[in-house]
Amino acid sequence: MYKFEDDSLMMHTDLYQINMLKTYWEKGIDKKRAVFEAYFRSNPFGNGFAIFAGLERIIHYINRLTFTESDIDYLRELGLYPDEFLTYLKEMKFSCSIRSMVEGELCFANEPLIQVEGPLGECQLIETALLNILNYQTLIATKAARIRNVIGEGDKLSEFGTRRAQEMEAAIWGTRAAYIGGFDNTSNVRAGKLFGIPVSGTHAHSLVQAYRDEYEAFKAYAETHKDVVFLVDTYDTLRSGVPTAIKVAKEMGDKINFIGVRIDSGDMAYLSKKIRKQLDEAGFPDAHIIASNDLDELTILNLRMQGAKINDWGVGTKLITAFDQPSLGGVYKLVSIENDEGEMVPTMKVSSNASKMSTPGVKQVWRITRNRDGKSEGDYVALIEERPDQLDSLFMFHPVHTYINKTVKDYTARPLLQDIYRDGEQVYQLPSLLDIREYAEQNVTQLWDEYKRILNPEQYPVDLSQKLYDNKMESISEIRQNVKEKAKQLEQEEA
Ligand SMILES: Nc1ncnc2c1ncn2[C@@H]1O[C@H](COP(=O)(O)OP(=O)(O)OP(=O)(O)O)[C@@H](O)[C@H]1O
Ligand SMILES: O=P(O)(O)OC[C@H]1O[C@H](OP(=O)(O)OP(=O)(O)O)[C@H](O)[C@@H]1O
Ligand SMILES: O=C(O)c1cccnc1
Repeated sequence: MYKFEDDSLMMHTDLYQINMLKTYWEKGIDKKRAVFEAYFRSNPFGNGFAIFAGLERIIHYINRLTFTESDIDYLRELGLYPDEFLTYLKEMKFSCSIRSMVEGELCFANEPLIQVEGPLGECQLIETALLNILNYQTLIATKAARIRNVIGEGDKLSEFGTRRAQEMEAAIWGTRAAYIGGFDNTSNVRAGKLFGIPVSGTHAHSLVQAYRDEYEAFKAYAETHKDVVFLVDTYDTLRSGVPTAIKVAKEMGDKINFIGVRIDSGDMAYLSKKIRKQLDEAGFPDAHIIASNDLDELTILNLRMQGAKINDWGVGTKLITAFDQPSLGGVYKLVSIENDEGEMVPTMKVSSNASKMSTPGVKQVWRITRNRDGKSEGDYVALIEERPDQLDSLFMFHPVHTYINKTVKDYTARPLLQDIYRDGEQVYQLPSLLDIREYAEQNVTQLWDEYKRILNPEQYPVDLSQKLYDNKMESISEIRQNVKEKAKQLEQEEA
């Protein structure tokens, strides 16, 4: 099927990364020390926070990061690179240090999520895959958290998205991210097998159509399963679907565990209320009503508002494709580079668009919480050597509107970027998926409600330390001054 053997993820990168590496190598700066940081510029879906996901997959990727024979054969065939460079690639061994937030951590716009430090060439090479993974998984975990948020704790949330996902890998890792964000189970059996996510399933309209008769179909299904949910909307939900389900449930009695019915079309508020009445009157007050059909957090909220009697929710397309915002927009920027004297110097990208301006310097993100009740005060992004955890009071100010500020006392400062790799060696032990999911849930609980509402939430403070802020301002004026001088020089050369 493939032109070359698919035995590595090394080529899962943009050509320009390899092109830059060639420049760095030929010019002898590939081993210069560099630090890159990944972050996104605005919280997805207008949400008040995002849930970080993707680290496990990133570790999986990094641990297999070598150019295989087939990678080299392919690159040779491209005819872009000399043999010496290909030999250099073949011998390359990942030696960077990586600090990262852990999965299930709440994260916000404009704070580093992952930091990669090491030889410039290596740091550069992994940009594409890192962003590919974290952008998608963080997006889906966040979408899932929004859906969980409107549903609350009681109802079951099932992930149904595989058939509509952007191909197979997205279905699998999206399902895992959805589980982290608060879904209870998935219809995807492979995700169950690989990650231990609970699986669940009802049946489709085709089962009813195959028997061409609802009674025959339900009966057959009930005779071949213990736990039973009937899909009741193939012909006429209220006049035939539900009455037939009730009839079969009564006939089968204790032989089955009649979980309930699923509806997949029509006015689900109206139908669910009527169905609830039918089930209750038939003596099945505990039978659940499960709804699916293009659901998302807004439809669910609306159905709730209408008093819909739905207990469980199946959500597919709009979750797995992040329907209303298909990309997180995370970026990976160089923040520090070794100069000719061997010192690390901060670097930034200046832009006329303020939101595209990166913050120079190697950072740590500190989550500041009040000791009184454990509630969050905001995040404090500081230079890596700063220790806000050792101060008695912390001055926090808005990174743009600096007159918005506060002094926090009696607080705990928790560093969010943890050591994952040191000089190429993995030092972080992956937690279980269930622990990650519980960690995310606990983090969401600790957040003020104002940041949690799904519409127009308050902006969670992500502040810069005074040093970081001053460095940024200094870098901006230095760069501006440099540009001015260079422009003048160019003008003079032309004249
Ligand atoms: N009471 C309701 N209030 C708001 N939205 C609803 C309500 N009932 C259903 N919906 C939503 O309205 C949309 C209806 O979509 P659509 O017209 O495709 O479905 P349908 O005609 O009922 O069924 P089918 O999928 O078989 O075409 C779905 O997104 C569904 O979740
Ligand atoms: O609507 P989603 O959130 O994506 O959930 C998954 C959908 O997949 C199934 O439908 P099916 O593939 O039979 O399509 P249909 O219901 O749209 O006809 C199921 O009945 C849900 O409607
Ligand atoms: O189990 C279900 O009901 C299911 C699974 C996938 C997609 N739609 C429905």
